[in-house]
Amino acid sequence: MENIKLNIEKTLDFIAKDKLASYEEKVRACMETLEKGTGLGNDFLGWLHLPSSITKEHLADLKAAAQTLRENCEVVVVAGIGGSYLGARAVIEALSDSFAWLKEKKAGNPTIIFAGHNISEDYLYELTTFLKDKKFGVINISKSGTTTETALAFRLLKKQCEEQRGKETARKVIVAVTDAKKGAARTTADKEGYTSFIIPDNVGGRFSVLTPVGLLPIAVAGYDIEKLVAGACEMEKVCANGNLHENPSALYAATRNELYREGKKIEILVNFHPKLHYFMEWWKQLFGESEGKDHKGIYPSSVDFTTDLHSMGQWIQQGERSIFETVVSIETPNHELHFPSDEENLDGLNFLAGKRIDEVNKMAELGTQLAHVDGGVPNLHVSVPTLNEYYLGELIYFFEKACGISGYLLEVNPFNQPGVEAYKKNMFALLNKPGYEKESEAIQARLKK
Ligand SMILES: O=P(O)(O)OC[C@H]1O[C@](O)(CO)[C@@H](O)[C@@H]1O
Repeated sequence: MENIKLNIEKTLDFIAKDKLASYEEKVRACMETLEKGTGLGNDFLGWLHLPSSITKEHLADLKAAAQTLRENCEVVVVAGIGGSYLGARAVIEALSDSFAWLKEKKAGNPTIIFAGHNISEDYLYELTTFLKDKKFGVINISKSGTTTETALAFRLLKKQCEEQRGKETARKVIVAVTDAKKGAARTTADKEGYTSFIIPDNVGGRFSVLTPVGLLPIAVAGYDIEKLVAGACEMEKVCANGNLHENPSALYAATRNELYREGKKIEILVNFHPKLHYFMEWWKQLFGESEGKDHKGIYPSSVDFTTDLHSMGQWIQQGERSIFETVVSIETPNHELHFPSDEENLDGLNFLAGKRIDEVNKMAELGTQLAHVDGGVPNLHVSVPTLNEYYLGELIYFFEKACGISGYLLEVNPFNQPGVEAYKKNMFALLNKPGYEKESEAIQARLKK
């Protein structure tokens, strides 16, 4: 079977070939540091060999829990934020019919809704109102078990589920994915007797999509988690290669780091299929939280083309030359649709008659690549044979491994996220959370100035 492929040809006018070759040694050293666990953040390397360590029994347990939710719920609310949310959403949206949520019949698949990733009163009001006449269940996902956004949504959902469906049924349709011992989500799950799954200590949130964090919701949505893991396993093998040009993760990490050194401070991840929107969001957290520290790091951003060519296209073509693009390109779409001919040809589009829509999309993709490269934007190209579980598994591991290598090339700890605490500390102080008395006083004094 083919694998995803990386092409860096369209960056070579922007970086010297010998410079890239000089990464061979550095990348090998980073890979060794990851393997030996001798680098920064080495207590969070559980993702490195995660795909190949997932057992059939573990997948069977996940599928059994998913089946219980599928049989007992029309709607399943997945509560989580950041790494406890984006991976599942990325995969589910990439695989779902774009209009599935509008269809009456869903072939036994419950509608998946996400919550716990914002504190919007309107969102939560509208969600709880929508759920009023629904047989719904909840997957409560939080590694720390204490994240405010998720905990707040879960309290509302738990109460509503118990009131609507009774305590007994609620116990059956609420599942927790959290730490083995710590945190409020664990305490509640144990006390209420919920089915629960453990997020391994050594897997950080943004690297956790192949743990129950991602696998359970994906299975509930009706997708094949065995294939997802199989794709990731394949990339685990491919990306173990110590040869820069035979290891796409290593080559991607090296190329983007060299571009960064050449002043390309922003990476734009590009798709030409809107279903990949959340995959890009997942990638942004992966690289943003991993590399954006010590006042360093490429700023990860994303666009959905061709939609955003009509909004951000101008900036990308002619704005400050501090950007490069990485295109995730789907070789063959899952459906076929031909453009019809029209006798009157009032819209002048008969030159497209008989062509597949994808042919037009691909020409837009190629035309954009050429234009952006001409405009001074280096272009990396990740080619994906087709959009399915297997190749999403490959993509996930490819980017995770690249992120580990890239973080070490940048000489940061890619596995912590100390900066995220700053807003939380202020929010707790402003809300007078017990334990934050001193901070509350200080912040109030600051606001009075
Ligand atoms: O799974 P948790 O502990 O709720 O955390 C969710 C997300 O919040 C962060 O810790 C940042 O606050 C992310 O790193 C993480 O993915």
